[in-house]
Amino acid sequence: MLLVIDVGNSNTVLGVYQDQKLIYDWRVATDKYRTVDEYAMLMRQLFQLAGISFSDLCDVIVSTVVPSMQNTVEGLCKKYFQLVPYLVGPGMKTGMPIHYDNPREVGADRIVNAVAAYDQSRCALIVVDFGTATTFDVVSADGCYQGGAIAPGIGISADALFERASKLPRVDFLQPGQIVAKNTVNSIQAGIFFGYLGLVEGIVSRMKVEMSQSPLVVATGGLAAPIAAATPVIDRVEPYLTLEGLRLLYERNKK
Ligand SMILES: Nc1ncnc2c1ncn2[C@@H]1O[C@H](COP(=O)(O)OP(=O)(O)O)[C@@H](O)[C@H]1O
Ligand SMILES: CC(C)(COP(=O)(O)O)[C@@H](O)C(=O)NCCC(=O)O
Ligand SMILES: [K+]
Repeated sequence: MLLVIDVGNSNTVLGVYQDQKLIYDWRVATDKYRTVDEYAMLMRQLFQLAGISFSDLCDVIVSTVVPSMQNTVEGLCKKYFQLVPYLVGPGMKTGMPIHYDNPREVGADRIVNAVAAYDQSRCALIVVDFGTATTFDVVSADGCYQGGAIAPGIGISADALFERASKLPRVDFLQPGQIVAKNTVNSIQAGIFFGYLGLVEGIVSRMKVEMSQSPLVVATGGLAAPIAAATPVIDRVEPYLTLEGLRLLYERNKK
């Protein structure tokens, strides 16, 4: 079995693949202060619930956008799985030329998403990932990573409003019945939901103008589904895009 790990700024998503098939997936908080042993305990419990054990793993592949978590994950793999993980980053064959001023600067998760989406569709793409940040990544029809945009994520945007305005409560990310809202909670929901929808539609349509080919727009991440349901600009939602990309990169790099 292959373990794939995507360390995001808020959450770490783990998946176990048997051959091409994702058989288990979990989401745990990314906590820089948790030790290797603490993560091992957590993993052991998740594995136990799934009825598998550490010795079932043959390899691990990891992408992280939190540099200090790299040591923790490597330590976990060495001490508890007796494995050296494959790391997405400089030196890994992606099969995708990176057209970014400094290719080392692009977030590993953005590359992984781009590789997965291109493998699935083989056409020009915009990939939108709703995480701590919302990332927009452009891939050309011939499979080159062209760059993109980074916007503050939905969760942190809403948190900023709640933290800085004394009378405003934290609200769920939901589409209110009307945009001319009649109470505080609905007013915030209207501002965040429709404001974010406008951000997504605005960036995607401007990217389309700048691209020479008409792209397929693929979305992933926690809040991709409610956004996609409310706008025609997202063609497809792929909840496991990053895990799929990690599996593909493992296949392309395994020794
Ligand atoms: N139901 C929800 N309502 C509001 N925000 C949410 C909801 N679900 C997820 N989020 C937000 O999505 C972000 C986390 O997404 P995640 O995919 O875990 O990010 P990352 O990959 O950066 O770790 C957080 O900012 C969180 O607040
Ligand atoms: C843009 C990101 C913060 C997104 O991270 P996430 O929301 O998945 O936690 C991450 O991909 C990152 O740190 N990128 C480095 C900068 C860049 O991609 O240019
Ligand atoms: K992510």
